Amino acid sequence: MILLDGIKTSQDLRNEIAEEVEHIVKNGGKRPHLAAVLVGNNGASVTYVNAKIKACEEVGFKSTLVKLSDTISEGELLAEVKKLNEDPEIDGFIVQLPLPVQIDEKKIILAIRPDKDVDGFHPENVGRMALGMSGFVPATPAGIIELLDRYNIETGGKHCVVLGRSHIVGQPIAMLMARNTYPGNSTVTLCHSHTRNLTDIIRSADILIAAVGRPNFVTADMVKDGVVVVDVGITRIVDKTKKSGYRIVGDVDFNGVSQKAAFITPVPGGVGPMTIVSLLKNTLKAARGKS
Ligand SMILES: Nc1nc(=O)c2c([nH]1)NC[C@@H]1CN(c3ccc(C(=O)N[C@@H](CCC(=O)O)C(=O)O)cc3)C=[N+]21
Repeated sequence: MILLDGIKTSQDLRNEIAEEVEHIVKNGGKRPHLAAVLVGNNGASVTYVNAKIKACEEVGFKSTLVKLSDTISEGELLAEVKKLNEDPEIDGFIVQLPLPVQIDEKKIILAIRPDKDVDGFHPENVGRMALGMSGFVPATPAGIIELLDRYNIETGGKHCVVLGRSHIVGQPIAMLMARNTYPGNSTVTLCHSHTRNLTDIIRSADILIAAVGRPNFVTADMVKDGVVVVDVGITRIVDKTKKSGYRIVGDVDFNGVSQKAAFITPVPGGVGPMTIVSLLKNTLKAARGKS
């Protein structure tokens, strides 16, 4: 079994991005500038946003953290989005999800300027991806594609089974794995809560991408020998022995499944760090787009 090491791969990519930033600055250009909007102080969201801001610093980007109260109205948040849309200093920005119940996420995403939408959530970018046009690809699927690429994982003609049809992971990664390019050209099966004979389908997977948010959902008895496993799950489980008070559990029973897999991502240290570096890549692209 070979580990698909998201920490090492993302570090390599960060070094490449940092080099490129220095090149831009040396030639009189401006440092890419990412803004992140954080509404409320939900534990996981704070952790992820802080990791994004820290990653920006590491590669030499500018960053701005916009912290807002979780009692903010939809109108007030739309006004913040408008400010960032119109701020020439900001190359790209994200609004960390999930948002409080009084806010319609779709309305917020629609309000973001597509050329600053480094999350790739705006319908224009979703449509561009579907049509194979240039645009922003969401960070988690982009990170998975990059990881498969860096490990030279064969994907052409393979059966890729995706578990979960969310708009930010399952649906876009299914689309990308079916594209007529490398990594891609897979025969994709997109599974969800209504799928019948799920175990049989999973057992026929050459590549399995699990994004259902159910800890240890995929067990060793469900996969075939030599499978390539990408675990997108990041469920927090209370663990008093940890300094943080929790540990992170993937959708895949790593101890069992890694006995049969040819390649597998660990959790943590797999898809998560690749997500963050993909956001950096999108921000660099947004900054370049204007020059
Ligand atoms: N607008 C928006 N854009 C997002 O990209 C977005 C979002 N909302 N909402 C939530 C999800 C989740 N997400 C992660 C980012 C990094 C790690 C990550 O770095 N994980 C580490 C562990 C971090 C930890 O300690 O919790 C790892 O897997 O090794 C995980 C998950 C981005 N998301």
